[in-house]
Amino acid sequence: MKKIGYLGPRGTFTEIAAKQAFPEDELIPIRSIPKVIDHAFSKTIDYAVVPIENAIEGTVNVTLDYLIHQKPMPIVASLSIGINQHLLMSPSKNVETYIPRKILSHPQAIAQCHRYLQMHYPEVEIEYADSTGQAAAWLAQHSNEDVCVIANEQAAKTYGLRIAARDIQDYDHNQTRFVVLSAKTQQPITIKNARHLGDKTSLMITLPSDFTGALHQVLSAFAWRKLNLSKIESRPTKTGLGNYFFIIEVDQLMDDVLLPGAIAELTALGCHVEVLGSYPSYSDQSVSAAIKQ
Ligand SMILES: O=C(O)C(=O)C[C@]1(C(=O)O)C=C[C@@H](O)C=C1
Repeated sequence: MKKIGYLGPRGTFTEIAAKQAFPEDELIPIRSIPKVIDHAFSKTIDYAVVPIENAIEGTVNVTLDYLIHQKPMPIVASLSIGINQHLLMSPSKNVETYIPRKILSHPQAIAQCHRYLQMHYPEVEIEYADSTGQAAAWLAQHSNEDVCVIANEQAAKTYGLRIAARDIQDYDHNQTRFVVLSAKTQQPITIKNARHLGDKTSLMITLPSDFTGALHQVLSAFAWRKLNLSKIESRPTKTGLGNYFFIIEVDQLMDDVLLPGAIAELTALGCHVEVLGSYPSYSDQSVSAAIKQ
């Protein structure tokens, strides 16, 4: 049985993703994203599961930055799951009349429900927690406090909280993509019971200096080889204002010819290229649901 670290405590969205990816292994909740990554890096766990990107809010910067700048490790799979946020309250409060003094949740969850909160609770104080599960666990232990939390249905069940309002995220098709990381193996993992969307190779590319047409040249190394890109994003190098590198996702696994050729061409241009992982990409959506679309 493998040891799987995930952003805990029980009842987080990351737990749902970790359970789907590793239904038969030992799941270990860890309090923060950097700590999950630290455990994988020091090999006290076999795999880490952490969120990397949300359909409404974009990149989970803490994951990407910590992975790149502090503890580099290969991505061995990615899994997207549907995200439904609910407003949870203590069962002792009256759903019809209760107005909390404060709403507590993870910053991504708060941001995903921004419009709802503005419309229904414009005056209520917002406070951030390390995860939606942690917010729910706190409320369960402080049921007399005048607080509601935003979390998922599993958290409501785990911590005995009442769902005051369902599906309060601002957009229906809310999804978060999680990555599976390992310092022990680069071998991609297969996730059964999930839909295989395709394969990806993620690259981190630092340009030599700010010269005219640099990004164009980088992109053309992929374009003329007909390597399809599904994402390009710039992130600060943290070495000074205006210094950026690019994260590029190519829609295929590392091969023997095309991707090594593109990387060699970029290196010859003076770029620094690192492979962040070459891995299968999955979605929790069932195959039959996908066919119906
Ligand atoms: O707080 C949780 O439940 C998490 O698993 C973290 C997280 C995130 O960081 O994006 C995961 C999915 C949702 O987008 C909201 C929060």
